Amino acid sequence: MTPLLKIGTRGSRLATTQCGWVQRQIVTALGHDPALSHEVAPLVIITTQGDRIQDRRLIEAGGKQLFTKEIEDALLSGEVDVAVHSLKDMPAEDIPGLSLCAFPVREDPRDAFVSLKYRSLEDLPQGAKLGTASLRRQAQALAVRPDLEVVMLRGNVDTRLSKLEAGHCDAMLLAAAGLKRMGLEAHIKSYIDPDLFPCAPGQGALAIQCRTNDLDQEWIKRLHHVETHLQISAERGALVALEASCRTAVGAYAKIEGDALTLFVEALTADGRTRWQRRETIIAPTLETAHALGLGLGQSIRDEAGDRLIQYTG
Ligand SMILES: NCc1[nH]cc(CCC(=O)O)c1CC(=O)O
Repeated sequence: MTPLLKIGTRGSRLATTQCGWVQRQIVTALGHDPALSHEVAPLVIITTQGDRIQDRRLIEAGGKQLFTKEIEDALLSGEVDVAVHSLKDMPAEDIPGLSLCAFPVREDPRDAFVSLKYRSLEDLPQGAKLGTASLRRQAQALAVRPDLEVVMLRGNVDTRLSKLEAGHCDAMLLAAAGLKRMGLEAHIKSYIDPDLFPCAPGQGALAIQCRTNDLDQEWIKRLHHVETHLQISAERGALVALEASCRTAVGAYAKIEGDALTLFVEALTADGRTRWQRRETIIAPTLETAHALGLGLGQSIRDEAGDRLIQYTG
């Protein structure tokens, strides 16, 4: 059969795993047998510039768009009809002609502590090597363990795990969501508490992107999760205000308890010595009030921290 729609994704195992899950949901919502997914809604692998570049300084200079540009171009040209992204990797700005149309239910937003020998950050010996390429994880870890040596650990999840096994570092921090989706949960020794160390804005959430003209489709409504949307609206409000890029250590974590949404935002210097934190609860949040909360808390940190927020590590 002719495909009903084509789904664009990056080629890493994490990206294709996440996308496969969305693909089955879409195919089911379209009234087809998920066993026929590859015919009804095939995946199209798109290599982005960010997948080719290994140098962190070039990635920092290029920003997050490096991981999304080619996929967005494929959507705009009609080569694909739907794209699946990790929300955390999406720039804060909108792309004209495209919309983030659905946010499926969020996976675990926490960071996971992964190590062969040790159980937690506290358990690591003096001067141990912590592998990460994330400025936020580096800063948050150094805030409690300034003695740690942070080593650059790039690459996809499988590559990082093999680097750990090869002894490049004693431990690393990874998104629990990625490990869980890939069936690698057994590697997790403990979790970082997001009420103490907020995750990256949007971590664990997927974003489904389509052309703005195609927004009115039934499957989109079925995949969408309202509570996730509220959380990420708040977290991404903080992202917008703090212009978080790969050069800025920013965490934002929203949780919903009953009719209350609590947002915790922090920005840190790269060495973790200075942390600016804000926490606020709103009742009966809407997408607008949640987003405004994030913007407000982010702006308040920005007013206080000023130039100290942007850390050039290159
Ligand atoms: N930047 C890489 C990336 N993008 C999304 C995830 C994990 C899944 C998610 O956060 O939704 C990861 C890996 C990681 O941070 O460990």
